[in-house]
Amino acid sequence: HISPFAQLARKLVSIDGEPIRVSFVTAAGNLPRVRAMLGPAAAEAVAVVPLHLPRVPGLPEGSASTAELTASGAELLKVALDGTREQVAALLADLRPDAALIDFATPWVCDVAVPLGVKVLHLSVFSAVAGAYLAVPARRLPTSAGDLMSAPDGFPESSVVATVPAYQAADFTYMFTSFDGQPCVYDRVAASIKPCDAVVIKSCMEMEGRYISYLSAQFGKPVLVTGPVVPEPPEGELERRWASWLSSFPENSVVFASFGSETFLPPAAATELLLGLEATGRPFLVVLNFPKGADAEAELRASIPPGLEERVSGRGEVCTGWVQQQHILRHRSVGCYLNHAGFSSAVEGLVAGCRLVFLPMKGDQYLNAALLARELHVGVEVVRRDEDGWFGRQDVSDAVAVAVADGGDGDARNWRDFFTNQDVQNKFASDFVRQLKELVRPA
Ligand SMILES: C[C@@H]1O[C@H](OP(=O)(O)OP(=O)(O)OC[C@H]2O[C@@H](n3ccc(=O)[nH]c3=O)[C@H](O)[C@@H]2O)[C@H](O)[C@H](O)[C@H]1O
Repeated sequence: HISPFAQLARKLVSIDGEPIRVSFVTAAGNLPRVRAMLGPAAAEAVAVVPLHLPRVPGLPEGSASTAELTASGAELLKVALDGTREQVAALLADLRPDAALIDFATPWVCDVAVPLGVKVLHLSVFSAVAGAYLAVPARRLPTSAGDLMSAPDGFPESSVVATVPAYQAADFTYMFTSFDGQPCVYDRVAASIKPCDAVVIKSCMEMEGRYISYLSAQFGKPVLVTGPVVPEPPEGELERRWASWLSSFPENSVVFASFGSETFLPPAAATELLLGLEATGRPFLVVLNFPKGADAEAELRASIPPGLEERVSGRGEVCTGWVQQQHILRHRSVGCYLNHAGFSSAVEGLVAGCRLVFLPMKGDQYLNAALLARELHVGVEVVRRDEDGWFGRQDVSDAVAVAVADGGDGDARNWRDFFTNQDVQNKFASDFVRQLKELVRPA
Protein backbone atom coordinates (compact mmCIF):
# COMPACT_ATOMS: atom_id res chain seq x y z
CA HIS A 1 0.00 0.00 0.00
CA ILE A 2 3.03 2.27 0.27
CA SER A 3 3.32 2.65 -3.47
CA PRO A 4 -0.06 4.37 -4.18
CA PHE A 5 0.49 6.76 -1.27
CA ALA A 6 4.00 7.56 -2.54
CA GLN A 7 2.68 8.05 -6.08
CA LEU A 8 0.04 10.49 -4.86
CA ALA A 9 2.59 12.34 -2.69
CA ARG A 10 4.79 12.71 -5.77
CA LYS A 11 1.90 14.04 -7.77
CA LEU A 12 0.94 16.56 -5.08
CA VAL A 13 4.40 18.07 -4.65
CA SER A 14 5.07 18.32 -8.37
CA ILE A 15 1.93 20.22 -9.26
CA ASP A 16 2.28 23.78 -10.60
CA GLY A 17 0.72 26.67 -8.71
CA GLU A 18 0.35 27.09 -4.98
CA PRO A 19 2.81 24.62 -3.41
CA ILE A 20 1.34 21.76 -1.38
CA ARG A 21 3.24 20.61 1.69
CA VAL A 22 3.14 16.84 2.16
CA SER A 23 4.19 14.78 5.19
CA PHE A 24 4.31 10.99 4.70
CA VAL A 25 3.71 9.22 8.01
CA THR A 26 4.69 5.56 8.25
CA ALA A 27 6.27 2.93 10.51
CA ALA A 28 9.92 3.84 11.06
CA GLY A 29 11.20 0.71 9.30
CA ASN A 30 9.53 1.79 6.06
CA LEU A 31 11.48 5.03 5.68
CA PRO A 32 14.10 3.77 3.18
CA ARG A 33 11.39 2.08 1.10
CA VAL A 34 9.22 5.20 1.09
CA ARG A 35 12.13 7.47 0.13
CA ALA A 36 13.07 5.11 -2.69
CA MET A 37 9.50 5.09 -3.98
CA LEU A 38 9.26 8.87 -3.81
CA GLY A 39 12.37 9.21 -5.94
CA PRO A 40 15.11 11.81 -5.45
CA ALA A 41 13.10 14.94 -6.32
CA ALA A 42 9.99 14.17 -4.27
CA ALA A 43 12.03 12.73 -1.38
CA GLU A 44 13.44 16.28 -0.96
CA ALA A 45 9.98 17.87 -1.02
CA VAL A 46 8.07 15.37 1.13
CA ALA A 47 8.76 15.14 4.87
CA VAL A 48 8.87 11.43 5.71
CA VAL A 49 7.86 11.09 9.37
CA PRO A 50 8.54 7.87 11.34
CA LEU A 51 6.04 6.25 13.67
CA HIS A 52 7.54 4.09 16.42
CA LEU A 53 5.49 0.92 16.69
CA PRO A 54 4.96 -0.48 20.20
CA ARG A 55 5.99 -4.04 21.00
CA VAL A 56 3.22 -6.52 20.26
CA PRO A 57 3.69 -10.11 21.48
CA GLY A 58 4.37 -12.33 18.47
CA LEU A 59 5.30 -9.48 16.12
CA PRO A 60 9.02 -9.58 15.23
CA GLU A 61 10.87 -6.51 16.48
CA GLY A 62 11.41 -3.86 13.81
CA SER A 63 8.47 -5.05 11.68
CA ALA A 64 7.11 -2.29 9.50
CA SER A 65 5.46 -3.74 6.42
CA THR A 66 3.44 -6.80 5.43
CA ALA A 67 6.07 -7.47 2.77
CA GLU A 68 8.35 -8.98 5.39
CA LEU A 69 5.68 -10.70 7.50
CA THR A 70 3.67 -13.89 7.47
CA ALA A 71 -0.13 -13.62 7.22
CA SER A 72 -0.56 -13.71 11.02
CA GLY A 73 2.27 -11.19 11.41
CA ALA A 74 0.35 -8.87 9.07
CA GLU A 75 -2.63 -9.03 11.43
CA LEU A 76 -0.38 -8.14 14.41
CA LEU A 77 1.05 -5.22 12.46
CA LYS A 78 -2.42 -3.66 12.45
CA VAL A 79 -2.52 -4.05 16.25
CA ALA A 80 0.88 -2.34 16.51
CA LEU A 81 -0.36 0.50 14.30
CA ASP A 82 -3.31 0.96 16.65
CA GLY A 83 -0.71 1.62 19.37
CA THR A 84 0.60 4.71 17.54
CA ARG A 85 -2.57 6.71 18.09
CA GLU A 86 -0.97 9.10 20.62
CA GLN A 87 1.98 9.74 18.28
CA VAL A 88 -0.37 10.50 15.39
CA ALA A 89 -2.48 12.79 17.56
CA ALA A 90 0.62 14.74 18.65
CA LEU A 91 1.84 14.95 15.08
CA LEU A 92 -1.45 16.29 13.74
CA ALA A 93 -1.65 18.82 16.57
CA ASP A 94 1.81 19.98 15.65
CA LEU A 95 1.53 19.95 11.84
CA ARG A 96 -2.10 21.15 11.63
CA PRO A 97 -2.51 19.97 8.03
CA ASP A 98 -5.53 20.92 5.95
CA ALA A 99 -6.17 17.27 5.19
CA ALA A 100 -5.05 13.80 6.23
CA LEU A 101 -5.22 10.97 3.69
CA ILE A 102 -5.44 7.62 5.43
CA ASP A 103 -5.23 3.91 4.63
CA PHE A 104 -7.86 1.42 5.80
CA ALA A 105 -5.93 0.07 8.81
CA THR A 106 -6.06 3.24 10.94
CA PRO A 107 -9.70 4.39 11.09
CA TRP A 108 -9.09 6.09 14.45
CA VAL A 109 -7.19 8.90 12.71
CA CYS A 110 -10.62 10.54 12.24
CA ASP A 111 -11.16 10.62 16.02
CA VAL A 112 -7.99 12.61 16.55
CA ALA A 113 -8.09 14.71 13.37
CA VAL A 114 -11.67 15.96 13.34
CA PRO A 115 -11.44 17.87 16.67
CA LEU A 116 -8.40 19.66 15.23
CA GLY A 117 -10.39 20.75 12.18
CA VAL A 118 -8.38 18.49 9.87
CA LYS A 119 -10.36 17.01 6.98
CA VAL A 120 -9.81 13.27 6.61
CA LEU A 121 -9.91 11.42 3.30
CA HIS A 122 -9.77 7.67 2.87
CA LEU A 123 -7.33 6.85 0.06
CA SER A 124 -8.30 3.50 -1.37
CA VAL A 125 -5.45 1.42 -2.76
CA PHE A 126 -7.98 -0.72 -4.63
CA SER A 127 -9.86 -0.28 -7.87
CA ALA A 128 -13.36 1.18 -7.65
CA VAL A 129 -14.90 -2.08 -8.89
CA ALA A 130 -13.26 -4.01 -6.03
CA GLY A 131 -14.43 -1.48 -3.41
CA ALA A 132 -17.92 -1.45 -4.93
CA TYR A 133 -18.25 -5.24 -4.87
CA LEU A 134 -16.73 -5.89 -1.45
CA ALA A 135 -16.56 -2.89 0.83
CA VAL A 136 -19.85 -0.95 0.63
CA PRO A 137 -22.52 -0.74 3.36
CA ALA A 138 -24.93 -2.75 1.15
CA ARG A 139 -22.59 -5.72 1.62
CA ARG A 140 -24.47 -6.67 4.78
CA LEU A 141 -22.85 -8.78 7.48
CA PRO A 142 -22.45 -11.58 8.43
CA THR A 143 -21.27 -12.66 5.06
CA SER A 144 -20.79 -16.23 3.85
CA ALA A 145 -19.04 -17.41 0.71
CA GLY A 146 -22.51 -17.98 -0.78
CA ASP A 147 -23.53 -14.35 -0.16
CA LEU A 148 -20.30 -13.17 -1.72
CA MET A 149 -21.09 -14.86 -5.03
CA SER A 150 -23.42 -12.01 -5.94
CA ALA A 151 -22.92 -8.26 -5.97
CA PRO A 152 -24.48 -6.13 -3.21
CA ASP A 153 -27.86 -4.45 -3.67
CA GLY A 154 -27.96 -1.56 -6.08
CA PHE A 155 -24.70 -2.62 -7.78
CA PRO A 156 -24.41 -1.19 -11.32
CA GLU A 157 -26.71 -3.14 -13.59
CA SER A 158 -25.24 -5.37 -16.30
CA SER A 159 -21.80 -5.18 -14.71
CA VAL A 160 -19.56 -8.10 -15.65
CA VAL A 161 -19.11 -8.85 -11.96
CA ALA A 162 -22.78 -9.08 -10.99
CA THR A 163 -21.81 -12.60 -9.88
CA VAL A 164 -18.48 -14.30 -9.28
CA PRO A 165 -17.60 -18.03 -9.23
CA ALA A 166 -17.50 -19.96 -5.95
CA TYR A 167 -13.71 -20.07 -5.67
CA GLN A 168 -13.49 -16.27 -5.82
CA ALA A 169 -16.28 -15.84 -3.26
CA ALA A 170 -14.48 -18.28 -0.94
CA ASP A 171 -11.33 -16.15 -1.18
CA PHE A 172 -13.31 -12.97 -0.42
CA THR A 173 -14.37 -14.37 2.99
CA TYR A 174 -10.91 -13.32 4.29
CA MET A 175 -12.09 -9.71 4.27
CA PHE A 176 -14.93 -10.60 6.61
CA THR A 177 -12.97 -12.84 8.98
CA SER A 178 -11.84 -11.56 12.35
CA PHE A 179 -8.49 -12.80 13.67
CA ASP A 180 -8.09 -13.00 17.47
CA GLY A 181 -11.12 -10.79 18.02
CA GLN A 182 -9.60 -7.94 15.99
CA PRO A 183 -11.85 -6.06 13.55
CA CYS A 184 -11.87 -7.71 10.13
CA VAL A 185 -10.71 -5.85 7.01
CA TYR A 186 -14.30 -4.96 6.05
CA ASP A 187 -14.87 -3.45 9.52
CA ARG A 188 -11.69 -1.41 9.32
CA VAL A 189 -12.50 -0.14 5.84
CA ALA A 190 -16.08 0.71 6.87
CA ALA A 191 -14.88 2.40 10.07
CA SER A 192 -12.28 4.32 8.11
CA ILE A 193 -14.65 5.59 5.43
CA LYS A 194 -17.70 6.36 7.58
CA PRO A 195 -16.36 9.40 9.45
CA CYS A 196 -14.23 10.62 6.54
CA ASP A 197 -15.02 13.71 4.53
CA ALA A 198 -14.35 11.98 1.19
CA VAL A 199 -12.94 8.90 -0.47
CA VAL A 200 -10.04 9.10 -2.91
CA ILE A 201 -9.67 6.54 -5.70
CA LYS A 202 -6.70 6.22 -8.05
CA SER A 203 -8.91 5.66 -11.05
CA CYS A 204 -11.09 7.74 -13.34
CA MET A 205 -14.68 8.04 -14.55
CA GLU A 206 -13.67 6.89 -18.03
CA MET A 207 -12.56 3.49 -16.69
CA GLU A 208 -14.81 2.95 -13.70
CA GLY A 209 -17.46 5.64 -13.79
CA ARG A 210 -20.42 3.54 -12.70
CA TYR A 211 -18.51 1.93 -9.82
CA ILE A 212 -17.26 5.32 -8.64
CA SER A 213 -20.82 6.70 -8.69
CA TYR A 214 -22.06 3.63 -6.79
CA LEU A 215 -19.34 4.07 -4.13
CA SER A 216 -20.29 7.71 -3.72
CA ALA A 217 -23.99 6.87 -3.36
CA GLN A 218 -23.30 4.02 -0.95
CA PHE A 219 -21.06 6.03 1.35
CA GLY A 220 -23.01 9.25 0.90
CA LYS A 221 -19.88 11.29 0.34
CA PRO A 222 -17.77 12.62 -2.50
CA VAL A 223 -15.36 10.29 -4.27
CA LEU A 224 -12.38 12.20 -5.63
CA VAL A 225 -10.42 10.59 -8.43
CA THR A 226 -6.68 11.09 -8.94
CA GLY A 227 -6.66 9.45 -12.36
CA PRO A 228 -5.12 6.05 -13.00
CA VAL A 229 -1.54 5.65 -11.89
CA VAL A 230 0.54 5.51 -15.02
CA PRO A 231 4.17 4.58 -14.48
CA GLU A 232 6.94 6.97 -15.30
CA PRO A 233 9.55 5.46 -17.62
CA PRO A 234 11.96 3.37 -15.54
CA GLU A 235 15.40 4.69 -14.71
CA GLY A 236 18.67 2.93 -15.57
CA GLU A 237 19.02 -0.08 -17.81
CA LEU A 238 17.89 -3.69 -17.75
CA GLU A 239 20.51 -5.95 -16.20
CA ARG A 240 22.82 -7.62 -18.75
CA ARG A 241 21.63 -11.15 -17.98
CA TRP A 242 18.05 -10.47 -19.10
CA ALA A 243 18.86 -7.84 -21.72
CA SER A 244 21.05 -10.22 -23.70
CA TRP A 245 18.78 -13.24 -23.19
CA LEU A 246 15.70 -11.33 -24.38
CA SER A 247 17.58 -9.81 -27.30
CA SER A 248 18.13 -13.25 -28.79
CA PHE A 249 14.42 -13.53 -29.70
CA PRO A 250 12.31 -11.88 -32.43
CA GLU A 251 10.20 -8.81 -31.73
CA ASN A 252 7.12 -9.41 -29.58
CA SER A 253 7.74 -13.17 -29.36
CA VAL A 254 8.44 -13.58 -25.62
CA VAL A 255 5.75 -14.20 -22.98
CA PHE A 256 6.70 -12.62 -19.64
CA ALA A 257 4.85 -13.91 -16.57
CA SER A 258 5.02 -12.37 -13.10
CA PHE A 259 2.71 -11.87 -10.15
CA GLY A 260 3.61 -8.64 -8.35
CA SER A 261 5.03 -8.28 -4.89
CA GLU A 262 2.77 -10.40 -2.68
CA THR A 263 1.08 -13.04 -4.83
CA PHE A 264 2.23 -16.62 -4.76
CA LEU A 265 1.20 -19.52 -6.98
CA PRO A 266 0.69 -22.88 -5.27
CA PRO A 267 3.04 -25.53 -6.75
CA ALA A 268 0.28 -27.25 -8.78
CA ALA A 269 -0.75 -23.93 -10.36
CA ALA A 270 2.88 -23.05 -11.12
CA THR A 271 3.31 -26.45 -12.79
CA GLU A 272 0.27 -25.93 -15.05
CA LEU A 273 1.41 -22.41 -15.87
CA LEU A 274 4.85 -23.60 -16.93
CA LEU A 275 3.52 -26.52 -18.96
CA GLY A 276 1.02 -24.17 -20.60
CA LEU A 277 3.76 -21.74 -21.57
CA GLU A 278 5.84 -24.62 -22.91
CA ALA A 279 2.84 -25.59 -25.06
CA THR A 280 2.66 -22.11 -26.62
CA GLY A 281 5.94 -22.85 -28.41
CA ARG A 282 7.05 -19.30 -27.58
CA PRO A 283 10.02 -18.14 -25.56
CA PHE A 284 9.01 -17.32 -21.98
CA LEU A 285 10.36 -15.77 -18.80
CA VAL A 286 8.51 -16.55 -15.56
CA VAL A 287 9.05 -15.01 -12.12
CA LEU A 288 7.69 -17.06 -9.22
CA ASN A 289 7.85 -15.84 -5.66
CA PHE A 290 7.05 -17.54 -2.37
CA PRO A 291 5.73 -16.51 1.04
CA LYS A 292 8.08 -15.08 3.65
CA GLY A 293 10.10 -17.69 5.44
CA ALA A 294 10.01 -20.15 2.54
CA ASP A 295 13.22 -21.43 0.98
CA ALA A 296 12.63 -19.74 -2.40
CA GLU A 297 15.21 -21.74 -4.36
CA ALA A 298 13.86 -25.05 -3.00
CA GLU A 299 10.25 -24.00 -3.67
CA LEU A 300 11.20 -22.93 -7.16
CA ARG A 301 12.78 -26.30 -7.91
CA ALA A 302 9.66 -28.04 -6.56
CA SER A 303 7.42 -25.96 -8.88
CA ILE A 304 9.28 -26.85 -12.08
CA PRO A 305 7.91 -30.07 -13.61
CA PRO A 306 10.49 -32.82 -14.21
CA GLY A 307 12.11 -32.61 -17.64
CA LEU A 308 10.75 -29.14 -18.43
CA GLU A 309 14.08 -27.36 -18.11
CA GLU A 310 15.72 -29.72 -20.62
CA ARG A 311 12.79 -29.46 -23.04
CA VAL A 312 12.65 -25.64 -23.03
CA SER A 313 16.39 -25.10 -22.66
CA GLY A 314 17.34 -21.85 -24.37
CA ARG A 315 13.77 -20.57 -24.75
CA GLY A 316 12.25 -20.83 -21.26
CA GLU A 317 13.56 -19.28 -18.03
CA VAL A 318 12.07 -19.48 -14.54
CA CYS A 319 13.45 -17.34 -11.74
CA THR A 320 12.57 -16.00 -8.30
CA GLY A 321 13.11 -12.61 -6.62
CA TRP A 322 12.67 -8.99 -7.65
CA VAL A 323 13.09 -8.16 -11.34
CA GLN A 324 13.12 -4.88 -13.28
CA GLN A 325 9.55 -5.41 -14.40
CA GLN A 326 9.07 -2.22 -16.38
CA HIS A 327 12.35 -2.68 -18.25
CA ILE A 328 11.41 -6.23 -19.15
CA LEU A 329 7.93 -5.21 -20.31
CA ARG A 330 9.43 -2.52 -22.53
CA HIS A 331 11.97 -4.85 -24.15
CA ARG A 332 11.20 -5.19 -27.86
CA SER A 333 11.14 -9.01 -27.67
CA VAL A 334 8.42 -9.09 -25.01
CA GLY A 335 5.00 -9.17 -26.64
CA CYS A 336 2.74 -10.77 -24.05
CA TYR A 337 2.46 -10.24 -20.31
CA LEU A 338 0.72 -12.86 -18.20
CA ASN A 339 0.05 -11.34 -14.77
CA HIS A 340 -2.08 -11.40 -11.60
CA ALA A 341 -4.16 -8.32 -12.55
CA GLY A 342 -2.53 -6.10 -9.94
CA PHE A 343 -3.59 -2.73 -11.34
CA SER A 344 -0.10 -1.26 -11.58
CA SER A 345 1.27 -4.31 -13.34
CA ALA A 346 -1.60 -4.44 -15.81
CA VAL A 347 -1.24 -0.74 -16.68
CA GLU A 348 2.54 -1.10 -17.00
CA GLY A 349 2.07 -3.99 -19.44
CA LEU A 350 -0.54 -2.10 -21.41
CA VAL A 351 1.52 1.07 -21.68
CA ALA A 352 4.55 -1.01 -22.74
CA GLY A 353 2.49 -2.34 -25.65
CA CYS A 354 2.18 -5.95 -24.42
CA ARG A 355 -0.85 -8.15 -25.00
CA LEU A 356 -2.24 -9.01 -21.57
CA VAL A 357 -3.28 -12.35 -20.07
CA PHE A 358 -4.75 -12.37 -16.55
CA LEU A 359 -4.29 -15.08 -13.95
CA PRO A 360 -5.60 -13.42 -10.77
CA MET A 361 -4.91 -15.31 -7.53
CA LYS A 362 -6.72 -13.41 -4.76
CA GLY A 363 -9.04 -10.65 -3.59
CA ASP A 364 -9.25 -7.51 -5.68
CA GLN A 365 -7.26 -9.15 -8.48
CA TYR A 366 -10.32 -11.20 -9.55
CA LEU A 367 -12.43 -8.06 -9.90
CA ASN A 368 -9.64 -6.13 -11.62
CA ALA A 369 -9.22 -8.96 -14.14
CA ALA A 370 -12.95 -9.03 -14.91
CA LEU A 371 -13.03 -5.26 -15.40
CA LEU A 372 -9.90 -5.17 -17.55
CA ALA A 373 -10.77 -8.17 -19.71
CA ARG A 374 -14.56 -8.06 -20.00
CA GLU A 375 -15.40 -4.36 -19.63
CA LEU A 376 -12.37 -2.51 -20.92
CA HIS A 377 -11.34 -5.28 -23.35
CA VAL A 378 -7.62 -4.91 -22.77
CA GLY A 379 -6.72 -8.54 -22.12
CA VAL A 380 -7.78 -12.16 -21.78
CA GLU A 381 -8.52 -14.16 -18.61
CA VAL A 382 -7.27 -17.73 -18.21
CA VAL A 383 -10.39 -19.94 -18.05
CA ARG A 384 -10.82 -21.57 -14.61
CA ARG A 385 -13.03 -24.16 -12.97
CA ASP A 386 -15.83 -22.43 -11.02
CA GLU A 387 -15.68 -24.59 -7.87
CA ASP A 388 -12.00 -24.29 -7.01
CA GLY A 389 -10.36 -22.02 -9.59
CA TRP A 390 -8.32 -24.87 -11.04
CA PHE A 391 -6.82 -24.25 -14.49
CA GLY A 392 -4.84 -26.54 -16.72
CA ARG A 393 -1.94 -26.10 -19.11
CA GLN A 394 -4.33 -25.96 -22.08
CA ASP A 395 -6.22 -23.05 -20.50
CA VAL A 396 -2.96 -21.13 -20.22
CA SER A 397 -1.83 -21.78 -23.78
CA ASP A 398 -5.33 -21.03 -25.12
CA ALA A 399 -5.43 -17.66 -23.33
CA VAL A 400 -2.00 -16.70 -24.66
CA ALA A 401 -3.02 -17.73 -28.18
CA VAL A 402 -6.16 -15.55 -28.04
CA ALA A 403 -4.24 -12.59 -26.62
CA VAL A 404 -1.44 -12.64 -29.21
CA ALA A 405 -3.68 -13.38 -32.21
CA ASP A 406 -4.11 -10.72 -34.87
CA GLY A 407 -6.71 -8.30 -33.56
CA GLY A 408 -6.28 -9.78 -30.05
CA ASP A 409 -5.50 -6.39 -28.55
CA GLY A 410 -9.19 -5.40 -28.30
CA ASP A 411 -9.46 -1.79 -27.15
CA ALA A 412 -5.91 -1.78 -25.74
CA ARG A 413 -4.60 0.74 -28.24
CA ASN A 414 -7.23 3.34 -27.29
CA TRP A 415 -6.59 2.91 -23.58
CA ARG A 416 -2.83 3.08 -24.13
CA ASP A 417 -3.24 6.40 -25.95
CA PHE A 418 -5.45 7.65 -23.14
CA PHE A 419 -3.03 6.61 -20.37
CA THR A 420 0.03 8.06 -22.07
CA ASN A 421 -1.55 11.38 -23.07
CA GLN A 422 0.24 13.97 -20.94
CA ASP A 423 -2.59 16.52 -21.23
CA VAL A 424 -5.03 13.95 -19.87
CA GLN A 425 -2.71 13.12 -16.97
CA ASN A 426 -2.12 16.81 -16.16
CA LYS A 427 -5.85 17.45 -16.12
CA PHE A 428 -6.43 14.55 -13.71
CA ALA A 429 -3.83 16.01 -11.34
CA SER A 430 -5.12 19.58 -11.50
CA ASP A 431 -8.78 18.53 -11.16
CA PHE A 432 -7.91 16.41 -8.12
CA VAL A 433 -6.06 19.25 -6.42
CA ARG A 434 -8.87 21.70 -7.16
CA GLN A 435 -11.43 19.35 -5.61
CA LEU A 436 -9.19 18.74 -2.62
CA LYS A 437 -8.83 22.48 -2.05
CA GLU A 438 -12.57 23.02 -2.38
CA LEU A 439 -13.10 20.34 0.25
CA VAL A 440 -10.62 21.69 2.78
CA ARG A 441 -11.30 25.38 2.22
CA PRO A 442 -14.86 25.73 0.93
CA ALA A 443 -15.60 29.06 -0.74
C1 LIG B 1 -3.42 -3.18 -3.51
C2 LIG B 1 -2.67 -4.46 -3.69
O1 LIG B 1 -1.98 -4.37 -4.84
C3 LIG B 1 -1.24 -5.54 -5.04
O2 LIG B 1 -0.45 -5.22 -5.98
P1 LIG B 1 0.97 -5.92 -6.30
O3 LIG B 1 2.06 -5.27 -5.56
O4 LIG B 1 0.91 -7.38 -6.20
O5 LIG B 1 0.98 -5.65 -7.82
P2 LIG B 1 0.88 -4.38 -8.69
O6 LIG B 1 -0.26 -3.47 -8.40
O7 LIG B 1 0.87 -4.96 -10.00
O8 LIG B 1 2.23 -3.59 -8.42
C4 LIG B 1 3.47 -4.19 -8.40
C5 LIG B 1 4.52 -3.12 -8.67
O9 LIG B 1 5.79 -3.63 -8.28
C6 LIG B 1 6.68 -3.63 -9.40
N1 LIG B 1 7.48 -4.88 -9.37
C7 LIG B 1 6.93 -6.01 -8.87
C8 LIG B 1 7.67 -7.17 -8.83
C9 LIG B 1 9.00 -7.18 -9.32
O10 LIG B 1 9.71 -8.19 -9.32
N2 LIG B 1 9.48 -6.03 -9.81
C10 LIG B 1 8.76 -4.88 -9.86
O11 LIG B 1 9.27 -3.86 -10.34
C11 LIG B 1 5.81 -3.55 -10.63
O12 LIG B 1 6.52 -2.95 -11.69
C12 LIG B 1 4.62 -2.75 -10.13
O13 LIG B 1 4.90 -1.38 -10.22
C13 LIG B 1 -2.16 -6.72 -5.39
O14 LIG B 1 -2.98 -6.47 -6.49
C14 LIG B 1 -2.97 -6.94 -4.20
O15 LIG B 1 -3.97 -7.90 -4.44
C15 LIG B 1 -3.61 -5.63 -3.77
O16 LIG B 1 -4.03 -5.87 -2.50
